[in-house]
Amino acid sequence: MHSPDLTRLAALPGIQAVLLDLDGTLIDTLDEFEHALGHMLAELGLPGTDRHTIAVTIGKGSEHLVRTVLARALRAAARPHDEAAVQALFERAMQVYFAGYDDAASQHMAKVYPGVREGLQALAAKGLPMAIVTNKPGRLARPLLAATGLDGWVQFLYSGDSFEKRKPDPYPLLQACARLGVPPAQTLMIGDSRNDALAAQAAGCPVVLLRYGFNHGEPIETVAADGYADSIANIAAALPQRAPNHHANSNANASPASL
Ligand SMILES: O=C(O)COP(=O)(O)O
Ligand SMILES: [Mg+2]
Repeated sequence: MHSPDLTRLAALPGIQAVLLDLDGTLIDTLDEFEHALGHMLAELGLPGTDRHTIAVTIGKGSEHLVRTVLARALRAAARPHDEAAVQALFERAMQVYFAGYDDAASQHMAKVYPGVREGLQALAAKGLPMAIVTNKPGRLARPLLAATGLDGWVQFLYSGDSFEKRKPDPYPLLQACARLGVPPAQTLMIGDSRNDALAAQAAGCPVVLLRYGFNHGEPIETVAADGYADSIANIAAALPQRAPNHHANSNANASPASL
């Protein structure tokens, strides 16, 4: 049985491919972010931040996260916290942030959400090629996908630094659709945030949002979408088998090693 919230999804015209967000959709990375940002702030001699601030700031790329957290920490330390003050610390902050993130990665703090592995397996069994479109930088996303084994399910990864434009701009999604050889209208975006929905809608892709992700701290159903789901396994169950006469771009069949 389909969840009632996914009935619109079952009625969508022939989905031929799937694009997946990463943070908040496939993997719960909050512990990694907390570790990396804690390391960064300690190295810079600034007060720590809290999990809620991190959770509501995730999803717009590392630079946005680091700038936001820096500004708050400077304010908490009663220091100037305008753009110039943040900029003065930014380069060093990014360096120590990445070092902290590498350390978190080596401790395997990331957790694959329930229903993801089964869901990806079911989507693959339906003949749907998949790619990841995340705002996370590639140097953080690639090891995470390798460590969790999720890279084995997807054709390729577009990260926050693959192009000059990132979500909510539709550009990375349009590039992914072109590489998969599937029109946007037949490519389903699965994400956890307003950023994913805006990018999908601007690209002309249908979009389903997960209820468990970050969404900048807002309830997900405040964001317009074609469906809302509690797991990727539920989304997979609501999608029909891919039509057999599909002509996917053979370039899409890159091995996971090309991530
Ligand atoms: O902001 C980030 O680093 C990642 O965000 P995304 O995987 O949800 O696009
Ligand atoms: Mg996300």
